Amino acid sequence: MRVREVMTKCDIIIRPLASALEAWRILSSTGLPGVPVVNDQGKVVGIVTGEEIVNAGPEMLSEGTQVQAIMQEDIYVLREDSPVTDSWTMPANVFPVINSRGRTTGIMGRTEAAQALFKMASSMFQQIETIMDSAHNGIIAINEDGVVTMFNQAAEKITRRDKSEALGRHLSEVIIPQGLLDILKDGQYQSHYKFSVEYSSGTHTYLTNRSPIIEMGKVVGAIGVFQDISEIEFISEELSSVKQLNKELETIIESSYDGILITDRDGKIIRANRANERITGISPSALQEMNTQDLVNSGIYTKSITKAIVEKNEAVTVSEQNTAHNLLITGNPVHNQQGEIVRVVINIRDMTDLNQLKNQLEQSMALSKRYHDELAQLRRKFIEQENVVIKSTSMKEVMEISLRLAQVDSTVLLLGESGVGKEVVAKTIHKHSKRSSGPFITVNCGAIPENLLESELFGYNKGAFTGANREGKPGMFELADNGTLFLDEVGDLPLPFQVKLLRVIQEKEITRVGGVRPRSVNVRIITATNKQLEELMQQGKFREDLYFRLNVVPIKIPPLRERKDDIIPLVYYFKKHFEKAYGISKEFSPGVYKDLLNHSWPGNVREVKNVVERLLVTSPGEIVQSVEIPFDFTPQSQVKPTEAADDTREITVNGIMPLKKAQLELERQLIGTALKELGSTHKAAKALGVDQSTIVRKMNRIRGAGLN
Ligand SMILES: Nc1ncnc2c1ncn2[C@@H]1O[C@H](COP(=O)(O)OP(=O)(O)OP(=O)(O)O)[C@@H](O)[C@H]1O
Repeated sequence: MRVREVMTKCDIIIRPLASALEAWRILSSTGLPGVPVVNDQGKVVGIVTGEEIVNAGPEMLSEGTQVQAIMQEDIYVLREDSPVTDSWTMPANVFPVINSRGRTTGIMGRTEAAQALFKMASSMFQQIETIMDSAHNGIIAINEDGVVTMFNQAAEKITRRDKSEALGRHLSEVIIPQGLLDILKDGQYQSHYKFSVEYSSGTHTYLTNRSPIIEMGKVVGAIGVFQDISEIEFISEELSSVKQLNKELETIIESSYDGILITDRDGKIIRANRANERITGISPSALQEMNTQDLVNSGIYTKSITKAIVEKNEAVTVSEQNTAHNLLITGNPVHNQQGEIVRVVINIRDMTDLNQLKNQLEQSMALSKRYHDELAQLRRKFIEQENVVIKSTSMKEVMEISLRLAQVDSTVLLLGESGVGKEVVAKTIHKHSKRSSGPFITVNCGAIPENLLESELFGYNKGAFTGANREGKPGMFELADNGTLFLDEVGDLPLPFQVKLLRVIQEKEITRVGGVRPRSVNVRIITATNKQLEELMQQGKFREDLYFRLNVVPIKIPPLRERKDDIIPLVYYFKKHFEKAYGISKEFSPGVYKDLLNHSWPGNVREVKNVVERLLVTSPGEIVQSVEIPFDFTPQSQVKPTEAADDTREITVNGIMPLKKAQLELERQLIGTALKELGSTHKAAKALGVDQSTIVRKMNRIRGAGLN
């Protein structure tokens, strides 16, 4: 603000020689604060104000006192264009004002100056407040007592407090962060300080600059300018995750074994990964200077896939065969929000390597299958050398799984009709297991009387019961230690013993009868049954817990009628076996083989074995004819193997005949029945209470009498 805007304009002056009374008159008539005293040369030489008039007193005025006698000579003259503030430091109350030419143009009193300055300050304050309110940043100022003196609109918005509530209150009542109060204490400027405030609506992050207000070297307040950067923080996090994503995408594209090209809708290549170089021989940087049409022109591809995609506005797949590569090219359009194609992403898969790999894989698989088959064949041959015939597919499968199970100690349950070869399989598992050097103990559970089961299986101590061996005896479990215990006919075990068996299997220790000390045993258990254990369980004859403990890995051995491929090899095998055993050699006629093959073999392999033995030992000639197949053996006869011999069968005589013939007939029937039911001449002999040679002799006699 310039003096000219504040001064009272007037051209009234007074000469030094004029009377003081004149000066008084001017002052009182104009109300001016003073009259400049100007000499004849137009220079301001003094000033007369009300104060000089009063000091002069009425006498001086009446006595014709001149102005120069009372005027203030130490004056401060202001120029019109000087700032009003210039007057502030000058020790005078009234100032004559001159223009640029030195002519007096007015007068300015200190009061006017003060009023003008106040007005100026007010307007400036107003302006500052407007500026502060229009600032995006929050501004809070406090005085030295921590009382809020300034609080702009942005601060209102950020802190959610009204200016009227904030002004005049202590800062601690207005906002949560109190950092501004620290500035009062240490007087240090704090720049770019970041802090977060938890609101119920979420966390907000602020950035602030805090500075002390210093007057005369003393901290008289502090001002904080702060900004809510939560959004910026969020955006910057977003930005960094976008950057990260971009980097990941870049890595994915670069690490792809397939060539990837990204073009614009005109086919201009925008991005190409390294894999393209392997396929096209052109570096990614060179590709980025090209158009897909250039690749067609240079003969790398036969057509521009970008063009095809843009035309069809959908994904396109083509296969290309260039000189060295068999390629599968898939392109996908990328649309903008208006649905226009803006990019095309092309994936180029080199099928050459894949096809090669596929061929190699097929070859390896074929090779591996061959090795697998050879291995299985070798294994089977190995087992066959151990006098086990395996010809049918189902039996091969049984042996395969048995050999695999031999490698582990799992409990195995062998299921199958009587005579199918359950014990043979159990022995095979044992022989091929790591326990093969240990014992293989077979226990026919059905053949041991109930009262002896415990002592037979767990052993007994001396004096355990009447009739017990004096030294005591180890049971089958102890005997099978470090080996395999084969529990045949496990379904025949009485219920009370099943509990004891389960405990022993679980705890792996036995206590002898009459003993107190448990002994640990390391035994692999293989069980077998020709009964339906599930049915026995339902009837309450077999414990469920024992069933599940034994049935860890069940193996079903099919009956011979379901694996007819095994019949003839078994016949050969047993023929050879008995020829060697009896020192004989005979031929079977083709009819015999035919009959043997067509028989349903209810007694399974055991029956084959017995029939072959009978044929060899009972046929008189060198060649066994079909008619010579002994006794009641006829193809397809369905004799149940479990039918036991009945001692109570009565002998009935229906007429009179020669005693010898009747005796022969009786022997024919008895031996025939015994052979049919028991299977071998040895067993028949035992059942009939004679030697096996007697049976063979009698069979020859019966045949000789034409009674067979
Ligand atoms: N695959 C085979 N090769 C050679 N001999 C076999 C074969 N299968 C079974 N045998 C013979 O048949 C007879 C009966 O076999 P095994 O005792 O193993 O049958 P099983 O099913 O245990 O009979 P059971 O139910 O009566 O106990 C045995 O003499 C055995 O050597």
